[in-house]
Amino acid sequence: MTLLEIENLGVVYEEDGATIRAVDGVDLSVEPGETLGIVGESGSGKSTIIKSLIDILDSNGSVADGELRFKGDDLTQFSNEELNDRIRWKEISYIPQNAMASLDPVYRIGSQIVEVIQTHTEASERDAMDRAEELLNNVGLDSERLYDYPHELSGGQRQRAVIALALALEPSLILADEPTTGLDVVIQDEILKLLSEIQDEVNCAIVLVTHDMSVVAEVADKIAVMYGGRVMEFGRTSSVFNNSNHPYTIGLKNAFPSLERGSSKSRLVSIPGSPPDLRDPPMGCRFKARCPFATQECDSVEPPTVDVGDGQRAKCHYTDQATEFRQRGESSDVWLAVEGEQ
Ligand SMILES: Nc1ncnc2c1ncn2[C@@H]1O[C@H](COP(=O)(O)OP(=O)(O)OP(=O)(O)O)[C@@H](O)[C@H]1O
Repeated sequence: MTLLEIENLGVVYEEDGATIRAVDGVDLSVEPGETLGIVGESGSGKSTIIKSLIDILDSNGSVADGELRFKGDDLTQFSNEELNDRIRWKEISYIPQNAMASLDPVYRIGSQIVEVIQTHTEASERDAMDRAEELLNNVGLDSERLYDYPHELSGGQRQRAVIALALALEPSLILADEPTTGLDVVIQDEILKLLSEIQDEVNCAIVLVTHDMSVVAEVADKIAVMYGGRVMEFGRTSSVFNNSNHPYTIGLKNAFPSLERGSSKSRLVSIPGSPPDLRDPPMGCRFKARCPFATQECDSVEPPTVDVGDGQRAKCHYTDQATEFRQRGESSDVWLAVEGEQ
């Protein structure tokens, strides 16, 4: 059975009398034990998707449409108590953007893990402590770290402790929001490897949110490319990278040097311009203003989501021209010629 099916998800934030449609018509699925990478620029709605799953949106945010089916149950129908009793930590755990945000500075690491275990299970203090020690060892931390306060750990160690916490109740899904942001490159790599190893051992699925294409390339089985609250492209990692069907995916790849080894590209370039205003999203394609290949049709007609084979899909009018777009999109000049908007 598919572990998670997100169907037509719409999430809004109310701010200063305006409605921000942060996530709009999103369909995604995750199989047991699989890693889904959600990638896209800042503000594209990535964090909002994962926060809506366990209902930890900011208080001005709410799910306006859609279903979030987890093991067959629609999580949008669960009360806060039901989510606490049945879902949070036990089935779905969450690693936030900033490791410090999920560790309480005034409690020792061990006490925090023990508390999670004891709040959600019948385990005795001794058993919970043994389990906490085992968890720390599993994430490569010395047992002595149990008695440390968060500030006594390095950034990488703290992130390991947060991963230990997320694993405490053996969830079937871990939501990881930019788990390596702010860490140096070597530590980032270690943390990504750790996540993959853990996944092999405990066979949990991971939804990993990042703005970094090279991170998803390294760890994800499948990728969803988000732009302006919508999924622009979805599919197996190798297909999305090697057979990109959406101009946004093509442009995003250009910005990540590690993906371009051996490429004949003249130089790396970020896509000029900025994302659409989600208070008043543009008609037609949301990416049109920054797309070198946009036409009048893109201006007025919302693109369909086109199945391009092998489970890969792209939200573009011109998937039949994707081969040409990939070739032309290799040149940074093609991107720099577009003025962008907003
Ligand atoms: N509490 C809030 N109130 C109003 N708008 C919000 C709130 N939280 C997020 N947004 C808006 O919703 C949109 C999606 O934000 P979200 O944080 O999900 O994007 P993201 O892709 O995860 O970006 P980042 O990587 O910067 O976190 C953005 O336009 C953002 O400004």
